[in-house]
Amino acid sequence: MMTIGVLGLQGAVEEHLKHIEALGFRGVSVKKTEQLNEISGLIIPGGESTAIKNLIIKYGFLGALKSFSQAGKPILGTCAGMVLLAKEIADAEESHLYLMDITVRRNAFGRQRDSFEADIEVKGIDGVFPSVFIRAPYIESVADHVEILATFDGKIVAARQKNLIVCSFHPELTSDTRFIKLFTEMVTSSFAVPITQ
Ligand SMILES: NC(=O)CC[C@H](N)C(=O)O
Repeated sequence: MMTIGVLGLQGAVEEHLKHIEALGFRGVSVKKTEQLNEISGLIIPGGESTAIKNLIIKYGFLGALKSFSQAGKPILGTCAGMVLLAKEIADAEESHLYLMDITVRRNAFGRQRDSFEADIEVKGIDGVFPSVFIRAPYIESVADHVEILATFDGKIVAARQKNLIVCSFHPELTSDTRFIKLFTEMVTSSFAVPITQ
């Protein structure tokens, strides 16, 4: 059975583990860099991106996560996890992991819409997908080689680039496992087809 990790430094870790296990994988909370060697894919969960970034540095994950991605291992970034993966953050001087060719804007849906649910269409998922947005970022722009998977209110809210997939919403907070399944399919196929970056 393949193992998928959830970066367990801060944020919505347990809910992701439940979905991973429901999809037939072993799930582990990753708290030490050595654990990255034991997993076939990683989820960086929602939470507070600045807090997660500080813990990434404190526990030596910065280089380790970059190497993990450069080896072609799949990473799903949800909400704060998407902010962490982006190469550019609007109105911020520096980004965090600097891995994905997207520009994100934090807390971007406005005060009166701090948190809300919406049924959205996602490429690769039949019908609509129930999405929970919590102080959500959106993607302001993407490079040409980034595939847009979903928009809401004219804003990009999910995208994929090679081994990286991100979303503004929290797919772990509903019982619908289909978005996380898009990621687990990347994990299983990355073993069939070696990814070169
Ligand atoms: N639900 C979330 O993950 C919120 C993300 C948060 N607004 C951030 O930018 O870190």
